[in-house]
Amino acid sequence: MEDTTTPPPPPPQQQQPDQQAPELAGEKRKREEESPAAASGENPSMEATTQPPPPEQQRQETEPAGEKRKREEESPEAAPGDAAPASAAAAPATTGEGERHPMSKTSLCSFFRRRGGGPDGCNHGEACRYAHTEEELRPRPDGTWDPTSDRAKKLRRVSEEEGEGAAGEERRGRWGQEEVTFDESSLDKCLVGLSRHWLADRLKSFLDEQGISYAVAKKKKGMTVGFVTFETVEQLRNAVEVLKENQSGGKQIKIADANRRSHQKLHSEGPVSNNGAATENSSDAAAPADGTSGPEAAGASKRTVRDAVTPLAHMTYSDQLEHKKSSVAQLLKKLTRNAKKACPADVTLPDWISNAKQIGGLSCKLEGILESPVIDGYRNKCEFSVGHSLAGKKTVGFMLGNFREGVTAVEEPVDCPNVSAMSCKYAMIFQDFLQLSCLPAWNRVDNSGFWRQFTVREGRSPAQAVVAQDTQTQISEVMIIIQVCSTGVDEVLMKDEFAKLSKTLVQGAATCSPPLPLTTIVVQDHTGISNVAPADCPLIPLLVPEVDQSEEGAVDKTRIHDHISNLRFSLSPTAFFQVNTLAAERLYTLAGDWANLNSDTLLFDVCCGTGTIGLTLAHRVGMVVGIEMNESAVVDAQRNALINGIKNCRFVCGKVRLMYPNE
Ligand SMILES: C[S@@+](CC[C@H](N)C(=O)[O-])C[C@H]1O[C@@H](n2cnc3c(N)ncnc32)[C@H](O)[C@@H]1O
Repeated sequence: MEDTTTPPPPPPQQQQPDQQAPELAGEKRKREEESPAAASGENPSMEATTQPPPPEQQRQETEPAGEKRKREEESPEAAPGDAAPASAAAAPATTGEGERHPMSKTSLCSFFRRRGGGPDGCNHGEACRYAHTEEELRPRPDGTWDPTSDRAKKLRRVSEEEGEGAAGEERRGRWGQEEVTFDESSLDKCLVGLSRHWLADRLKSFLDEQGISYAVAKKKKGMTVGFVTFETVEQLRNAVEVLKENQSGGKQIKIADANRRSHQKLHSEGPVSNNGAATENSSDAAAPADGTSGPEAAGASKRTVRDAVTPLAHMTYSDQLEHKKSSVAQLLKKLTRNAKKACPADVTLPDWISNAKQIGGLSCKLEGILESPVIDGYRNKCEFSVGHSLAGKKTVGFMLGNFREGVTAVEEPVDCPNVSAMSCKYAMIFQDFLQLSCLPAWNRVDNSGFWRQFTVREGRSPAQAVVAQDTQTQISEVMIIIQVCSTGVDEVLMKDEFAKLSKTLVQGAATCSPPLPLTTIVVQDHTGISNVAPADCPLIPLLVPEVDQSEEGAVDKTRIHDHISNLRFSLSPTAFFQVNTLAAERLYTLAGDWANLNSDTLLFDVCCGTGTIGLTLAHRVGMVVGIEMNESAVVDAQRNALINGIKNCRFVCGKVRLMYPNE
């Protein structure tokens, strides 16, 4: 959402905190931070004179104002390890028995860092538990570095440059990709930690520079993983040794096991050509004829499609809600910390930041996660990838992992609780068609192929939409979008394939029991390499819905309808619509209740999509103005106002930031 939702901090003169004893705004803040009692109006000095302050208070009193805040902020993510440093600035580096404290010198001393040594800085000298220089700093027991250190910052920068977030690191660790097997029969390996800007040639020259011999090396831009096939175990051992000693750009490149897909294992038993593909002598019926072979990062085979698509599915629903609540809480805390950091020292913190402590550091009260009215099969839009499974079969389903980590295998949507049964049936009809198609499935390694993606969008009928249980019987309209890449494909051949596909889908839907609804089929021609197709990709209608003449403004166009709060929504292929219709209904109603709407309200529906929020709340306000940059979504929104007889809404096409340049 745009920043229009964030109120600007009030001007400092309106915030003068203490009229009787004027002080700088920043001073009061420091005082409040150091002593919660002061903030609540109590006299902190009373306690100090009657009894010795507890160690934490002693530290607060001796520590320069703002230091505590700094400490907390600078190591937020290191909560367990940081508990010791935050409360023990004066603690000795050794324990009573003379042993080194496990956290000794694992954090930089903030006194020293800010003021240097001597009486003005840290006067604990050698006895200080914190490092006084970067050189003195040691890694923490878990192998990580103090996040404020130069070393950690550099590592973070490198990691960001490589396009790898913490999530990627965690995933790689969890999948154990950095395990290497030294075995004649498994000489296909991944190189993990490469620059995503490298292409195969750069990888090859890197290997040559390092004196690493190999048979085949493959690397695609965008991936941080490359694939190398060695000829012998000795070559592999040498590579592991060399990489252990050498770093590239400060970053360790490691070797991990890779999986050859089963058809490739068969090939590798026969002769292998220069480019790593099996030679003509091999006879594997499962091998794709379109050259889409490629090894996978080893983690792929250890995951199921259920793990990849619904990683929380192993938990009970109530545990999932708790898990989400705690993720949101972490985000709200981070928001508070970052906003506090960004606030200049001479500006009084806004209430939501200064009061955050009272609610556990959150930027606002977190009520919890509302349950969805429907839990299984709720998605009204499923985007299936097209590719090859680990077994080498042309498959319509979901990728087993992250492309950047070297995973490209696509597996059938088995046991994915959020996917509707109807979408899976359509995916299987299309998958059967692919086995016979003369055009190739998409290959993510070299961005070639024709069939790229298969999307099923479902529309629910109004009367049943309120009954949450049997999701499949509520689906009355279906739109199928097939994404292809037409580059270099003969037009006549392509049209012929489209005609066959259209027939297959119509027949497949009709012969299901009960028959599946099928309203419209459209092809999206996406010739770019990015995963996300731009909104203006050409659309080719294959099956156009019959025009409902009762509908005002009806045009002969590919669209389906869904319903929220008894309003009918017309949806074009690329327009956004909340994927869980019944949950969206609940969300919008709640948003309306919280917004305290009345007939004088002018409601701005910012990033309005097809106008769902504004239109469902229109009867509770004076006027709605919706802003949306996707042109066809704006047309949908205008049409939706029309077909629902809503007259107090205007929808404007454009980027929000450009419409409010000064906000
Ligand atoms: C997640 S959808 C939400 C749509 C709608 N509010 C709803 O709940 O159905 C976000 C929408 O914002 C639009 N959008 C994203 N960035 C935008 C921007 N800078 N200006 C205008 N619209 C934008 C997208 O095209 C998309 O339709």
